[in-house]
Amino acid sequence: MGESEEVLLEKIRTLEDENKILKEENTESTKKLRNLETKELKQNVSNRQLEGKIKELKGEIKSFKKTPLILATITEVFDDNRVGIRGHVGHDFVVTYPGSIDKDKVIAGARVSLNQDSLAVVEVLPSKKEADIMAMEIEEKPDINYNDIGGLENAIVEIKETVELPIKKPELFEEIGIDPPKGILLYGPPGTGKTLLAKAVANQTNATFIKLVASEFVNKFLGEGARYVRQVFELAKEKSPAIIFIDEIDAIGTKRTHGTQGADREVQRTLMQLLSELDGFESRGNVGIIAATNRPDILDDALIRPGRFDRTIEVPLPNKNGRINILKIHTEKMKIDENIDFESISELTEGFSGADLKAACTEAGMFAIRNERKKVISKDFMDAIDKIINQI
Ligand SMILES: Nc1ncnc2c1ncn2[C@@H]1O[C@H](COP(=O)(O)OP(=O)(O)OP(=O)(O)O)[C@@H](O)[C@H]1O
Repeated sequence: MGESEEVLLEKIRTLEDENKILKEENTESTKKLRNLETKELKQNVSNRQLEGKIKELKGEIKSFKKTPLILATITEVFDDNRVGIRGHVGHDFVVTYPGSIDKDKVIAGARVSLNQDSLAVVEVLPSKKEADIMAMEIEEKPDINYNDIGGLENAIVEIKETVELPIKKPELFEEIGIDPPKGILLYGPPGTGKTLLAKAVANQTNATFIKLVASEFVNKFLGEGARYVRQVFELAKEKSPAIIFIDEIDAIGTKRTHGTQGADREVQRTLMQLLSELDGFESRGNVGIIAATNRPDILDDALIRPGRFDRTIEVPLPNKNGRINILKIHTEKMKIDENIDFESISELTEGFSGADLKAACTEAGMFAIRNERKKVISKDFMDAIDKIINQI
């Protein structure tokens, strides 16, 4: 090989090396570029997310800044999407409402919100009565019979005489010339069957069962408890025969303390309304009133005076036989081993209420399922009782 050839080859090698370095640099740059692109992409996404969030927050701020809407009641409905309304200030106006509002809801008496500037209707609000009624439980002829109640033989006899009979045969009382008791007070520990008894009476008299929990409506309708009581009595008359069941009556009927104020005064007003409804009530009519409490000792005397809740019926914890009956009622539809001895289960469950016994039956069933058995055995009941005792 000549010298010039040698030089040329050397040059080629150098160029090849340089080319290699450039290629590596190129790859490195492309990598860097891609990284930058990805970063930018990510930045764009997060920018867009931030923009969305800003928009959302701006919307919220706008809604906070919105002038409050005016509350009014529709007094008349006219053509062309117009209604007469009355606001709380007392003036009557004719205003318009948008076509998007369901015309069926635009009726006299409906409550609406209005735009402050144009006074146009913004929306039809749910009616107060509807909202109130949602706070009570109404059941047409409940599906509970006396057979579903265990261990309350005395209470059943008494409630049949005092609530069922006056609704079914008012003439008996008329003939003899006596007024049946107006209101019945069931008292006893929680979960002993007070609600069940009231439901069974409603079933026997084909009545509508209306349940209200006094403590709930005191909290929910602060300032309106009295109006609510009046409405419930009206509703009961409308739906009669009916049974009004007032649970936890102690929430509005505790002994009066002197110098009551604020919330207490409101509770007082609710109680006074209830007393006046009771006083104006026809005891031979077809509405029965049953109240329940776990604390008869703290009740106001005004409530248990003759002509009001003047008949008290004790609903005690079940005794041994009562517990056996209740266990049989709640296991009736369960698949249980024929060797199960209710007598010994009853002995082990002294102090249990009907509700506790029902819970024990359900728990026993759960133990059987957990152990992949098709039948509930004695051990399941023992485990269930242990569990309930630990919870009580
Ligand atoms: N004597 C009973 N016989 C059969 N089941 C009962 C009995 N007592 C309670 N139970 C069961 O417990 C559940 C709750 O009972 P219920 O609501 O009648 O008790 P309550 O005395 O009204 O309680 P509270 O004082 O807490 O309102 C019932 O639905 C029923 O399954």
